[in-house]
This record gives sequence, structure tokens and C-alpha cells, in this order.
Amino acid sequence: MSASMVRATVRAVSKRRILPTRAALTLTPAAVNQVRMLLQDKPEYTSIDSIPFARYPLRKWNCIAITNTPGKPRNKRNPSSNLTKSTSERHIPTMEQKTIINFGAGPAKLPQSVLCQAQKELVNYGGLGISVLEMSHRSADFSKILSKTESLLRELLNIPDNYKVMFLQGGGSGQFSAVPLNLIGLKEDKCADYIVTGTWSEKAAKEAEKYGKVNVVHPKLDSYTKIPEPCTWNLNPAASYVYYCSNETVHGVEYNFVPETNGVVLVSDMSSNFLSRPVDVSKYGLIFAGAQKNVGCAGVTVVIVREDLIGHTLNECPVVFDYKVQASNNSLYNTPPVFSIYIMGLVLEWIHNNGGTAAMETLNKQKSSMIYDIISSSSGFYVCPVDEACRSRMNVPFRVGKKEGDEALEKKFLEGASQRGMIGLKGHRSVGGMRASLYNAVTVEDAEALATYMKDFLKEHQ
Ligand SMILES: N[C@H](C(=O)O)[C@H](O)COP(=O)(O)O
Ligand SMILES: O=C(O)CCC(=O)C(=O)O
Repeated sequence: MSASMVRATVRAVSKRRILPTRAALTLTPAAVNQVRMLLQDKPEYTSIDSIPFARYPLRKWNCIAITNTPGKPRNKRNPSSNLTKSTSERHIPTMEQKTIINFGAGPAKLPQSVLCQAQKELVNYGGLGISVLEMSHRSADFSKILSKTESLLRELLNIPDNYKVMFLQGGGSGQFSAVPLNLIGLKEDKCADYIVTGTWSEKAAKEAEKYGKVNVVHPKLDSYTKIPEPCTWNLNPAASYVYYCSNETVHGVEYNFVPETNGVVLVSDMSSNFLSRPVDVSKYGLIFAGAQKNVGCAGVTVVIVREDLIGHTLNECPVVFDYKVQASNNSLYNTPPVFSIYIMGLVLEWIHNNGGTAAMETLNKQKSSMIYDIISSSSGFYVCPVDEACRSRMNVPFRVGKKEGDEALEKKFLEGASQRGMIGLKGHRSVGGMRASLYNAVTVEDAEALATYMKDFLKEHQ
């Protein structure tokens, strides 16, 4: 807590009514952020008693007011003497927002400290007088953001020097096209092997068919609830690459192993489990991931590619997807998603400060086991259709009431969850049921809240 904060008196103001005995002081955005930052990792604080004279439970805050200018002596007779009176700045988002737990599949929950930091810096980034939203992508300041983001990523994933890192637009779906456009020409046959274990790898394989021959290495699965035994895969040694999606967001199928390709270049869509666990990048030719699950907000897609695979692009490849062009321009061939890269930088810093990918993995195991354990011990009340060997730590799909889901109970489950502030639990529209997404920013406490609710709901309806 800074010295100026200690001298502040903070009071609750409900529904824009200011207590009549005192005038309210407008909090500057920086002050609001300081209060937030002070309290964000302290769930044990239910009031702001640590700041003298304040005695109001946080939950009641609709906005907060400060009755004396921080750092100046209090004027008890005329507390408004030090006040600024702009009403436009007086109201800040209610703290009630923070009782919401977002289990959405993406865009998904971001760490609270990242949001606060972004808010703090939104209007005036680093004292420059402008926002990152307004910053030239060719400015020295953005260049710092870009290189900091890249070096954090390199450090977190221990990316070898012979790999390029790019920050592109177009999302995961953009890469469904960019991967074949750049890599299918690696070998003369222009063919690629695809392991299709869910919606996203299916879409990627379909897109690749436009640019070359696609071999799905196993018979089509009748349901996306398992990974076919690797010994049954019909891999083609002449393939330019082998492609798989390491976590299928819709179906909740995740690989707990790296596919063996016998020397053929391995490509992975890690959009929904990126940085949720350590990865040996050297085993891959290319990894891509949209940021909006574990590492930031929508708008930026990270592509990590081994240098020797660059430069085999098909003629019809749009220039913005050409890895050679983007890598040699350091992702600045055209305007990159400046703000999304900045947010990713903040999230990477947060991951770094919280123990890196190994620590994320520990937490992700803990959170997902908590939910899977309830499902397994519910005597069929909750059902997860996915094989135990490939159940996702990121997206836990389940039905309520019976195997194929009891529609009325599932509706009730969602309503009850929503009453407890839990959102985003509805399964993907293509599969129905429930799905709890437990990305990096979802805390153990968030998962515990869901676990408690699931137990209560089970007791009530079994
Ligand atoms: N959103 C998908 C997923 O859930 O895994 C997939 O990565 C496609 O990504 P885009 O929506 O960014 O195209
Ligand atoms: O819900 C998901 O699995 C991701 C959402 C998505 O990207 C989509 O449905 O297009």
C-alpha cells in the first residue's frame, strides 16, 4: 500500500446517492486501480478496513468515493475542499461483477490482475499520453511490447532459437488454411496426414483438401470421444506433415502424449491448451494457437514454426498468411493486432509470475480432477462421454441426469449455476449438454465453487 493510500478515507456510495454529510471526491482511474490492485489477491478481505476510516463491505460498492485527497492532511470541517467534482469519473464498475465465475470456452476468463493492469494503462500507456489502442505498430513503444511478448513466450516454452514466432490475425481457422498453404508443398506429393478427433481437426482437414491430398490416418470416428490407438494409424511416410489438434474444445478430447510421426513434420493446433502445460517445442515443426482461451483475448494467433519449414509456400497463398513474409517482417508486414498482443504480453507475465507452464499444469490437473471426480462418483447422474485416457483438463463436457442428458434437469442446472454467478457452462451448440472450461485464469476456488454446486445439485435431484 502506498503512503498516499494510507491517508485516504474510502466510503461506499450506493446507487449514485452520496451520503449527505460528506461530499464525494472523484477517484482518479489510477486511484481506483490502486484500490483494486491492493485487494485483488486477498480474498480474505471482505471490507477495506486496511484503509483507515472505511468500514463498508465490498459487495455493497456501487461506486467508491474518497473523502480526502490522498497525501494531503484531512480537512475535517470541509472535506470537499480538496475535491474534484467530475461526475463522469465518479462511477466505477460494481464489485458485484467479480462474483461472476466465467467457465466459457472462449473468449474466456482473464486473470483479474491483467484486466486491472490493462484498465490502468488504457488511457495513458506508460505515461505516453495515448492508449495502446492508438499506438502505431511501427513505433518504438509498440516494438518494445512486441519483443517483450515474444521473449516471454520463448522463455515460458523454452522455444529453440531455430524457431520463428509470429503474431498473426485470422484465428485458429485462419491457420487451418495457412498451414497447408505453407507446408503441404514441403514434399513433392503435396499430401498431409490428419488425425481427426473433433470438430476443429475435422474443419482443418476439410480446409487442407483445397490445397493438396489429405489422408485421415484412421477410419472416421462415429463419435468424438476417443483418440484411436496410435498403432492403428495409417501414417504416410511421404506426407509433408502430420496434423492434430491437441485439445478439442467442443468435445473435450485432449492428447496426453506427443504423436510419433517417424520423422515427418508434426503440426499441432494448441488453441485451447496452449501454455496450460509444458510442451517440448523441438518435437514440432509448427504449433499454432489463438490467444482467447489461455493466453489473452481474441484477435491474435501465435504461430511457432521451425525455420527450415519456411519458404515452401504455394503460389495461391495470400500474402498475409505467408510465413516467409510475416517472419521476415517480424509480424509487421501489415498492421498486427496491436492491443491483443499487448494483452497477451500481460497474460504471459502473469503466467511467468505464477510459476510458468509447470505451475499451470499442476493447477489445471487439480481443477479438472475435482470436476471429473464428482462426475465419476455420481453413479451416472453426471456423465462425461469421453474416454478416461483423453479427458481434457481444459474443457470438461458432461450431461446431467442420464447418458444422453435430461433436458429439464440440464435447464435447471444452468439456471441454478447462473443464480450462483456461474456462466458459460452450456455445452457447444453442436453437442449440447454442459461444458466447464477451466483455462489457466480459472482459479482453484472457481473450480471448487462449481464442484460444490454440482454436489448440491446432485443431492437435490438424484
Ligand atoms: N475456437 C476454436 C477452438 O475452440 O478451439 C478454434 O481454435 C478455432 O479458432 P478461431 O475461432 O480463432 O478461428
Ligand atoms: O465453444 C467453443 O468450443 C469455441 C467457440 C467457437 O469458436 C465457435 O463455436 O465457433
